[in-house]
Amino acid sequence: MNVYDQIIKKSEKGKVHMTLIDPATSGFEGSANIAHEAGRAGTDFILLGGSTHLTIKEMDEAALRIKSKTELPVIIFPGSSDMFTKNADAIFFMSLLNSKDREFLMDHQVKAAKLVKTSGIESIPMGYIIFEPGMTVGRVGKAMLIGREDKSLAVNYALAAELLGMKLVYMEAGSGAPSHISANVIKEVKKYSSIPVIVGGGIRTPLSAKEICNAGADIIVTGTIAEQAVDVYSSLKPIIDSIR
Ligand SMILES: CC(C)=CCC/C(C)=C/CC/C(C)=C/CC/C(C)=C/COP(=O)(O)OP(=O)(O)O
Ligand SMILES: O=P(O)(O)OC[C@@H](O)CO
Ligand SMILES: [Mg+2]
Repeated sequence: MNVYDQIIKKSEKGKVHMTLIDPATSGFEGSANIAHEAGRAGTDFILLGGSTHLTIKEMDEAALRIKSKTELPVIIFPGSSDMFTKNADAIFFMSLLNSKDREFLMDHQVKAAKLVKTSGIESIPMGYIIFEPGMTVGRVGKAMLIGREDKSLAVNYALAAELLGMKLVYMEAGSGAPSHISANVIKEVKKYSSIPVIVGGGIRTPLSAKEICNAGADIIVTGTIAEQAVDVYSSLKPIIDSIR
């Protein structure tokens, strides 16, 4: 079964958890270890990427090392057109819909298109939208940040993604954000959206994971908690358990 169908199948049965691993932060060995421990704790998918630029060679190595330690599907979450590897299972072919810079709207996608298509890797079209405070990815991606409680703008962006044919929409507060996006905004988006909604950025407690899922998020992403943990398994397990 392809990766997108696996995501859909899991999201129909319950909430999905994805672990974001950034080799620029965790190193190859650390990345492989996080993948292994996150798998033990019950995560469903590994996202590989970050806002720091990595070469294809580094991405190749990171994906290989991760796949040697886990059977979980590895999905590229690219920060640029170079962040690609054939060693992953799929790529989020994403556009940062609220960027004011065409680089993140369409230029990276144009640069990477032929390589992605000819590699045979599964491509999953995704709309990526960034909310306040946005953190590094908000600055790097030149995002016109959506206000914390701006339900109406959030709904319009999420629906624009869907009507453009994107298969997922990712609502991001920024990695390491002091607080995750608002539950009211998630609820409003879920009233209208027919594609799975991913929420990430600033989720670090079981309580907030639960609040986001109860508001309607289909998929949650955590990165920083595992990156900073001494014991990755023990830091992730309660969060993943709380959404099951
Ligand atoms: C589809 C292709 C080939 C490229 C898309 C390129 C786009 C649209 C990028 C969006 C902007 C961007 C820089 C995204 C990075 C997303 C990401 C992986 C964020 C997570 O990384 P963080 O954890 O925030 O990174 P740091 O920890 O380095 O801040
Ligand atoms: O690092 P955290 O805050 O968990 O955020 C994860 C992800 O949404 C970043 O793209
Ligand atoms: Mg990070």
